[in-house]
Amino acid sequence: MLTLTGVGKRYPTGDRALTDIQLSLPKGQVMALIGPSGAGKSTLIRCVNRLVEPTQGSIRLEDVELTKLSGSRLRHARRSMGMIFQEYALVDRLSVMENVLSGQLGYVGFWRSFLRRYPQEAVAEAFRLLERVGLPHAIDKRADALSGGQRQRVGIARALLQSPKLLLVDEPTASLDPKTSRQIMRLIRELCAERELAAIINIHDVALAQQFADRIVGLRAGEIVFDGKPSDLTSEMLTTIYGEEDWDTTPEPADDDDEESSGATSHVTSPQAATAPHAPRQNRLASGGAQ
Ligand SMILES: Nc1ncnc2c1ncn2[C@@H]1O[C@H](COP(=O)(O)OP(=O)(O)OP(=O)(O)O)[C@@H](O)[C@H]1O
Repeated sequence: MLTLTGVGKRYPTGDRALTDIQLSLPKGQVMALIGPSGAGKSTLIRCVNRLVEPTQGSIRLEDVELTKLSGSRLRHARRSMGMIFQEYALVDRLSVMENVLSGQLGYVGFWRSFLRRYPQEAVAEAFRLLERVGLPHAIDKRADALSGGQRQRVGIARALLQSPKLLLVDEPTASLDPKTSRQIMRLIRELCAERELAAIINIHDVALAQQFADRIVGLRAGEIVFDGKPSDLTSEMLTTIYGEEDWDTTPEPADDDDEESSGATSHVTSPQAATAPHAPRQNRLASGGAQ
């Protein structure tokens, strides 16, 4: 479905962000992309939708070579890639329905969407999608009146309205609480299964990646150093990806009555409990032109 062959990226500054990336994603597969800050995760996702120009290699979506496209053919190809962002990228003053319908922008043309005249079938599909993502009651609300989790659901419905073949998802849970994060990851996973959609999810939370992805790819310094099942992501592999750390231990909760125990002892947890840093960051998928 999506095939990257020998993809490399060197920024004009001289930074080499990706080296010889080989990746093949079948229909319906949910792939989590993990790795430390600066490993190249955003660059990889942005190379696929061509917000960043790869400097080497080939990226094929079905039978289309994405690296060769420009102008209207590139715009057309981008419609088949739905994007979901950490900061949701909604228009605050517009309603939920209008935000979802903006997913049609690539189809209906600027003036028609500017005048907010969307085809009847797009409106009907937007209703169906809002029902599916659990927001049928919020259609007329302004986007800025929603919680983070609800905003992300709108973002998901908007991405699906363009009937994509592939979802590119940038830190979808970075601004959400743990329960809402799980609900959003579960929703993305279910929707991918229902629609045979492939997804690449850039995510810092290793435990969430393990629970909800079919496959995990670990990047380190621009190279793939792990590509396997979530259950194969051992402590040793986490060290390969992130560097040396005691992944199997967590501090015993501090006991106020017993000073000696605080910080001095630890208990063993499963590698699944290991969670890498989880900090919100600027939404760079949404911004700017190709670099
Ligand atoms: N616009 C740019 N110009 C020059 N170098 C860049 C640019 N964007 C990223 N880089 C460099 O490319 C490398 C990979 O960065 P990238 O943002 O893709 O990593 P990341 O894994 O997404 O990091 P994070 O998890 O912190 O978002 C880093 O060395 C970074 O400094």
